Amino acid sequence: MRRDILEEAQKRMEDLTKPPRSLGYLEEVAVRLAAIQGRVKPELGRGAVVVAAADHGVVAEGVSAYPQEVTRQMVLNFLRGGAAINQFALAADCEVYVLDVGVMGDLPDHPRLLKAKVREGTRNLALEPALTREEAERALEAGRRAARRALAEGATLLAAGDMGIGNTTAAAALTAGLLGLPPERVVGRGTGVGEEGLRRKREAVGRALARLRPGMDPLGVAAELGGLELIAIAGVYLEGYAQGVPLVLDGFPVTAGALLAWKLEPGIRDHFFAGHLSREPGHRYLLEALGLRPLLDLDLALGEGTGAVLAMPLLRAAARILHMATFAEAGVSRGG
Ligand SMILES: Cc1cc2ncn([C@H]3O[C@H](COP(=O)(O)O)[C@@H](O)[C@H]3O)c2cc1C
Ligand SMILES: O=C(O)c1cccnc1
Repeated sequence: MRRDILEEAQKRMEDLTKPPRSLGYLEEVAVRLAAIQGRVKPELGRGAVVVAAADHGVVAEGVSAYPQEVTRQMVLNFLRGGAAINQFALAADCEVYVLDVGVMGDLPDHPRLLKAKVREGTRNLALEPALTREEAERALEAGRRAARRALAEGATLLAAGDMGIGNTTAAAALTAGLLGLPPERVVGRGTGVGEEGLRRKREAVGRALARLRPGMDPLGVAAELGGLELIAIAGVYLEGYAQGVPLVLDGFPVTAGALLAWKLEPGIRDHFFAGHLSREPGHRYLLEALGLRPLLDLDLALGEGTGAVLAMPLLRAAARILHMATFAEAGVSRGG
């Protein structure tokens, strides 16, 4: 991010044909996009979303309203274009890539499916470490590779999505583990578990957190808790940051992955844009910790990258603000 361009864009913003601050938060977005792209008049083209998919051993605790096989079935649905993310991506000029980092069962070859299975699901985080450190490192690298592909194929802004039955439990554990919050604050209903399911989720998260030791590094914490797709999401964002593109966050699981990326690379925050605020209660703690304001608040609780992709047209519009005419250029009188 270029500080000199940030200041130059801020100055230009004051000269554009509108009352000061009348475009609200979008002005801040525009200026930050300028600084990220290193030009006072930023432009965003095609987007890409990498939907990282993997299974979770913790489903054995009864923490999801849906059976585990839905993860694989939804990946097939993504590849056929039948999921919410496919439809939103069509509406938002965004390419969808699916990354298998740990789905149970085989998947067919497909041009948009990146095969990087580390193992078939995590171990049950309520009982034992979800992953070894080596597995966590491989998941991170798989995410980086997926982002490299998306960027090589022309993406100018990058989002991540998640698919993994049980992953709101892993995301709650990761959020609590990295932010030092109690399970009650960050455990929510996910796909819609009842009171009993909610209790089992808190219990599972509490047991996993009890294994954490002071001084563990962020990737060590992530290996303990999982999941594979959450760590891959951190990798997607780390690569996007390394390549200098704006990064759009989605809901709770994706933002938990983004939190891990931030713990590994604090500068990445400058590139983050929060697509939306999820209904999942832990999400607000993540956005608060990251210091991010969500662009949308639509009561979404789906994942897949849907909230991130919905925000892409808004980010493009924000970039266009800096292409407006100035008062001098347009011959419009300034106020007092
Ligand atoms: C049909 C279907 C499509 C989805 N797309 C995303 N998720 C979302 O729900 C899951 C997390 O919720 P939990 O922790 O309660 O299992 C993840 O796979 C997430 O991406 C879906 C869930 C279902 C059932
Ligand atoms: O916040 C999300 O993205 C979310 C919420 C519930 C289930 N899956 C994802």
